[in-house]
Amino acid sequence: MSDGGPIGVLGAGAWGTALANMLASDGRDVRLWARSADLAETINRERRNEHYLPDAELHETITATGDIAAMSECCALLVVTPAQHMGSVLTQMPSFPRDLVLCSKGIEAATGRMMNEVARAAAPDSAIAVLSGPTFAHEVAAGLPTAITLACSGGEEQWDRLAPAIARSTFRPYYSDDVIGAEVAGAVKNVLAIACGVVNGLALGQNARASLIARGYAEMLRFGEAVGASRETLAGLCGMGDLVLTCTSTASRNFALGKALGEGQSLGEVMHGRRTVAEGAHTAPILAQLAQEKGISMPIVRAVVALLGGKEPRDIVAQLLARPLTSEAAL
Ligand SMILES: NC(=O)C1=CN([C@@H]2O[C@H](COP(=O)(O)OP(=O)(O)OC[C@H]3O[C@@H](n4cnc5c(N)ncnc54)[C@H](OP(=O)(O)O)[C@@H]3O)[C@@H](O)[C@H]2O)C=CC1
Ligand SMILES: O=C(CO)COP(=O)(O)O
Repeated sequence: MSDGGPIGVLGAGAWGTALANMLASDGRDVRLWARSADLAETINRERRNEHYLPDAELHETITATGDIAAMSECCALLVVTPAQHMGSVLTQMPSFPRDLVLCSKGIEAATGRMMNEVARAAAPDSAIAVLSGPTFAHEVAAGLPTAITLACSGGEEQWDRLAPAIARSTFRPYYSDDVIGAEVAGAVKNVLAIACGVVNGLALGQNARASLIARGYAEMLRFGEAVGASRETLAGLCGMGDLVLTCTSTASRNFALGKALGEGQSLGEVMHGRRTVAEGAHTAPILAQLAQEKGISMPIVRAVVALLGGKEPRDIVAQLLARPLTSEAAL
């Protein structure tokens, strides 16, 4: 672990706040950056993030700040902004700790960059790791048992620094060196969770949902292998684990978005006045584009793009079902 300073968490949405609370659960000092100085002040005063995680009482050793420069002093930094804003937030930091642990799940829509590419461009001297798995924020904040992939670009040496800083009695990271695999898994599963929500919203049954998870996983494997992810990673916590979690629960914002669309609401209606992020909606179009450029078949991802574009959910399902019969192993 890098010497000195608190552990930093960049982003005080639900996940950043939950991670901060988990890290502070053993009395360690944690510095939490909120974009809004008012929210930082309220968190320090009330020991609660009323906007994003209202039910969790936050440990005393968390100090929230609206001063992003103060995050440069942290011994390591967990980056927990929405994927589309990671680049703009990181470029506001004057300097960086040795280790950046990326916790956002998505692909940068404007450029097609994965989060590690965004972070490397901003902080070329830092070592990048990715923390991703089946982890609803409210459960982690409540101290419920959680296992997660910690993929370290710096290999076991970086793991030896980070694992003791991140692991707690109920929060259990597993080592990987497959950064791209962990990133693909988290980005793709959010899109698939929207599709599974639609199945739920249209009341198409549990068989359909299980089929969609399995065929969606096949899409994740095809895309992942094309960009250098290992199958093992995609079968693990950050891949299959997170797919199962978010494709089966209305606690997932992505699943809930798909469900609302399946029930007949428009995207505008669902997103109106909403503070929280549904990453799959931002990632789906760029993922479909990247897949097309690479010649990778991702019909479920394309269906989600059509849905977000306003196409009738029942028509999209009918089109998916009408495709030619093929081998389960077809590429
Ligand atoms: N919630 C969860 O259970 C999990 C989430 N994640 C991932 O963590 C990442 C963050 O999600 P989460 O914490 O849930 O976020 P939330 O949906 O809880 O909150 C949205 C966050 O985005 C911030 N934000 C909005 N606009 C901007 C902007 N222009 N620049 C910078 N920040 C902005 C908000 O700050 P402000 O209040 O200032 O607008 C707020 O902190 C996502 O990639 C998500 O996929 C991963 C695992 C679990
Ligand atoms: O990534 C998550 C759990 O692992 C959270 O999923 P949602 O963003 O869909 O709520």
